[in-house]
Amino acid sequence: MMLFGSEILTTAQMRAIESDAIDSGAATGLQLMERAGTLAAGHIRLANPKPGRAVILCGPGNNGGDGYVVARQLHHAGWSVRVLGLDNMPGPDAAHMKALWQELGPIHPLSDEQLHGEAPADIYVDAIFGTGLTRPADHRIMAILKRLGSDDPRYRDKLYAIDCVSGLCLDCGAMLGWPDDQLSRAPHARMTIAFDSPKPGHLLRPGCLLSGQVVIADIGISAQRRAAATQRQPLHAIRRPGDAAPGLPRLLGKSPEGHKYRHGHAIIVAGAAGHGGAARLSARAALRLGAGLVTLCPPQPAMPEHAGPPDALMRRPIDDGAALADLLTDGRISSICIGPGCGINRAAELLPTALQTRLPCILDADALSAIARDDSLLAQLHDRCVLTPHEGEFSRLFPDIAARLHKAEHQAGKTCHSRIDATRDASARSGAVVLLKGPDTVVAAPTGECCIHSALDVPWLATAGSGDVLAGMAAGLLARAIPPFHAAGLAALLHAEAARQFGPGLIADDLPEQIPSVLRALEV
Ligand SMILES: NC(=O)C1=CN([C@@H]2O[C@H](COP(=O)(O)OP(=O)(O)OC[C@H]3O[C@@H](n4cnc5c(N)ncnc54)[C@H](OP(=O)(O)O)[C@@H]3O)[C@@H](O)[C@H]2O)[C@H](O)CC1
Ligand SMILES: [K+]
Repeated sequence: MMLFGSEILTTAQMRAIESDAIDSGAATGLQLMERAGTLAAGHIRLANPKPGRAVILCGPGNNGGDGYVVARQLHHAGWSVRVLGLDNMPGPDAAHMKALWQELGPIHPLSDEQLHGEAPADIYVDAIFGTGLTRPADHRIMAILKRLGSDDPRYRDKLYAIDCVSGLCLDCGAMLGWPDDQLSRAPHARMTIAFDSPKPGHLLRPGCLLSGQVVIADIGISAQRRAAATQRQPLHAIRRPGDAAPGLPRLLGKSPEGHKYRHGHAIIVAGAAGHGGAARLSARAALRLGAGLVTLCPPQPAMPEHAGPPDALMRRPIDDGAALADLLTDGRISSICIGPGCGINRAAELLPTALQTRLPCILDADALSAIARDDSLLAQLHDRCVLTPHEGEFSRLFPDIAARLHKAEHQAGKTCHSRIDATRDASARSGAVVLLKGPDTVVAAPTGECCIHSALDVPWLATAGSGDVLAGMAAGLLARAIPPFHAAGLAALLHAEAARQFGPGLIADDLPEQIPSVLRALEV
């Protein structure tokens, strides 16, 4: 089942597909560059229907080649175009495009002094570096990038990036040469025109925060992309429910003849008295996502705390592993959620019983802390488990993998290790689905399947209890026999959509209540 939206390609995969297209005679490199530049100019013109003044910044390679095409196309469309470029000899395709531009106008030096000495323009086009960036930009290019990212109203909200904002590593989303505390001064594009497919760097932080609206231009290599699809580990982007496959409403809908047990039974383990709110949020979310039955399982002394609504929720005390094992003999139980408000010791006590059943399991919060301090629990995980760590929990669970995420090596021009690589590594090691939470959530399965869900537009999701709702949503979907990788990805998607629909002022309690409206909008 392929449920999620556009495929994401790494830069190496993109280069291989481009080579396939050229080697097979489907297109020449020159034709691809002409298409790339022409489509980019088209998107720029769509966003700016009235011709104005454009400054095009062209780098040393093929990204610069695209820039020369953009310059020519905007010129022919009636724009007043100034080109800033380097006095180097690029590859043959870019050299050809550079020469074509030189028949129309001059190339001025690519320097900050030149840029800032130009009369103010309506738009600036960043065609300095694209997928070929190998190291941080030198100080001369840095000066230009800092200018474009400055507060000066001459540049603000006028930047169009070809393939990416220069300096961005399209494989991991890092800005090479930019310390984290200076990223606010990096160039922020209004629009990025990317080719054929999004790249990880467009979707991972900080790249996703700098890329603006990412539009994908079809340069005519989709046949080669599809032909090579089986050689790649699947990696997809989901942003909105509309990006998911058309089968989504049917998957989330309920058949008219089904009774409650056809939709599964989720067990939500709760913790000691005074900590029950988190598990109740999870339980409410599991109910709202259509689990046929949901049972909340606190220890006996905490039962009175859960007497209130929702009345649809069942309660059953669970004091120890034996009681849980007894409950789980009911073959109709189809998912378990352990973690929210559970307490680390209680999670550690109950996990072996839950894992032994091999039932689909959501492990969040205190369950993750319990696993982090006991390797034997990590060894008991299986492919129907979904771990939902935030970055701190991820670092405690997989310290060596998290340490590789540190980008110092990459800044020095060595290979990068992205959130995607880290999540995939964690999934391969644990044998479980791993959902690494954040504004750029990554979900990976032990099969290598992976998806990224960006939710940059819903900052109100960063609120207490929001993760408990996410865990409950995933538990509800798992209870309904949705496979773990898809349950995790869909939970991230529907969770963000609920927040988006509710808008500012959101608290976690609002999220489950918003689910019916999200489902209605999907025509479930
Ligand atoms: N993939 C496609 O289907 C198409 C891609 N197009 C466009 O091409 C670029 C990729 O072009 P490429 O030439 O591979 O790379 P760049 O233009 O991004 O940069 C390469 C040159 O830049 C030099 N470089 C790299 N990093 C630095 C740096 N920090 N400072 C200075 N110079 C740097 C690099 O030099 P090396 O010394 O590292 O070799 C190259 O000279 C892609 O992004 C698209 O825009 C096509 O036009 C359409 C098809
Ligand atoms: K660029």
